[in-house]
Amino acid sequence: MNATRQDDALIARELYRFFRAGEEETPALRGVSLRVSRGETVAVVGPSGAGKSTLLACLAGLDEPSGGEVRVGGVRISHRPETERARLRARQVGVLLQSRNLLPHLSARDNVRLAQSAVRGRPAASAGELLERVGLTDRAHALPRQLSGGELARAGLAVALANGPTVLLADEPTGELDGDNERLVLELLRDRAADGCAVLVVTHSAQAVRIADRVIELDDGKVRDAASRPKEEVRDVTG
Ligand SMILES: Nc1ncnc2c1ncn2[C@@H]1O[C@H](COP(=O)(O)OP(=O)(O)OP(=O)(O)O)[C@@H](O)[C@H]1O
Repeated sequence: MNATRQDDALIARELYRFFRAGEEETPALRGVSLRVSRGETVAVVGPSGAGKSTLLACLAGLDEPSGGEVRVGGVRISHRPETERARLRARQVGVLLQSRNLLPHLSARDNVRLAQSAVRGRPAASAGELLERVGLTDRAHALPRQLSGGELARAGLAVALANGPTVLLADEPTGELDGDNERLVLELLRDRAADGCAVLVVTHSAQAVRIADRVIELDDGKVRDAASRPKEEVRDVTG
């Protein structure tokens, strides 16, 4: 894991994350290493409590690993002050979380515009174009509470894409969606990868595993079998 390949947009080396509560210590990550290349879609699967959300938060620079490092586009995002992590994230990383990433008092369009405000220069796509891409042109002025579950997920994706990220990280992006919305969101993720983005999706969805180029199985804070495997070899991982 030492050489850095040029197309590696996301690298995690030996990530550890311990949570302490009094005397108790929970090891959520125990030496997780991975790489995601530009143009690649990777699904992270594993049982509840395996460490998937913790991993995604560390990769996004939303949480600090207790040990190891994360690099985005060759730049270390871990073990830096929160303001620097936030700056790197705003410029290079799109994050779609289970809790969604929309501010409640802003319309869908203003949420996208806010996410674009951290971008240097002109954003590659306007807020209107991003909302059109996710099929929400008609709902651009709606507040998050006025959107359905499927619309919320799609608006969240437009926000995650607002900065034209080189790395897109999504935690259960299709969790509560019906078949049509799930297909649409997964197609949009695939499109981003086709455009050269590195896409990593934490998921329980068999459909999401199917669209991935590679699957990484987490179990008890570790990658199973030390290396990720082609998805054809992963049996019954989606629960
Ligand atoms: N803030 C926290 N404080 C203490 N323990 C935590 C915290 N966050 C996560 N954990 C613990 O770390 C472990 C990994 O949790 P994590 O949420 O990453 O798992 P997961 O694989 O995403 O699970 P799920 O599929 O249920 O969302 C669990 O044992 C969890 O209880």
